[in-house]
Amino acid sequence: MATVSQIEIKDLAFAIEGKEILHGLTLSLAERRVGIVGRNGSGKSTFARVVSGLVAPTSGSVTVNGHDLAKDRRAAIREVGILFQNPEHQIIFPTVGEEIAFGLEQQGLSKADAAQETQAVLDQFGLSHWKEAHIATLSQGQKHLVCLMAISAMKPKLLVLDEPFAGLDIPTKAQMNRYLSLYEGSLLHITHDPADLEGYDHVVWIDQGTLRQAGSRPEVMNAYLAAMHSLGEDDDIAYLSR
Ligand SMILES: Nc1ncnc2c1ncn2[C@@H]1O[C@H](COP(=O)(O)OP(=O)(O)OP(=O)(O)O)[C@@H](O)[C@H]1O
Repeated sequence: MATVSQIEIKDLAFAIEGKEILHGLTLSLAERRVGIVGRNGSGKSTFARVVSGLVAPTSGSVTVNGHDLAKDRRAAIREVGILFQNPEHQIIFPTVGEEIAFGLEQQGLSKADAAQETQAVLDQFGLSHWKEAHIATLSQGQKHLVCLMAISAMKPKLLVLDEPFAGLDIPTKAQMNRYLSLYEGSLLHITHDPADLEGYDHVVWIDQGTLRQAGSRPEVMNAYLAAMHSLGEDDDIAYLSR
């Protein structure tokens, strides 16, 4: 059954070593498909990490389905899964089967049940022959796919995707897209490609660590793309960090 996650963010700020990366962010999200856009270095990945509870806000609050995930790790494992931009940040185990089974065992499944679920997700992707494959021998795009299988096997209510299609070839991207479009939980999807957000309900635009605009996809994407094209005409795109 389809579920919609409720994300409540109040006056969120996040700093590292005194450098403020996110600030003054207040946002309430209750849509099944939410896109996150913004320039390089605007704070999107940091936002994803804070929403997922991997890091705690410096001030303000973030809850997902009523849970403060940075404080409640049990709830975090149940509620949210995050697919990192770089699969190397995610993978722990040598083989594909072990990597997928690990998350399921973390959720409390017995070894036998985790093995069964692992097989089911490999079958669903038509990749049962990957079970014993050594992850180190896979390409970057294939590693990305392993991470998606491992995370989605855990069936989190909210799946946070940080540029999940980076480096994927066209058929693999299409396969991943088909799978994600059927995902029953909510998706929070960071991307630089507007085409990835076809069919999405809502878009959040993050600019220099703060909320620039949030609303329906056409409204926000039109404003965002107009601003990006106008910046693209400028030769001084250095920007970097503030
Ligand atoms: N661990 C860290 N230490 C210091 N600065 C950091 C750290 N992580 C992120 N930053 C800084 O925070 C800002 C936002 O980074 P973040 O990765 O969240 O941006 P992004 O919008 O995801 O960028 P991109 O689109 O390029 O992936 C950048 O200026 C970055 O240099």
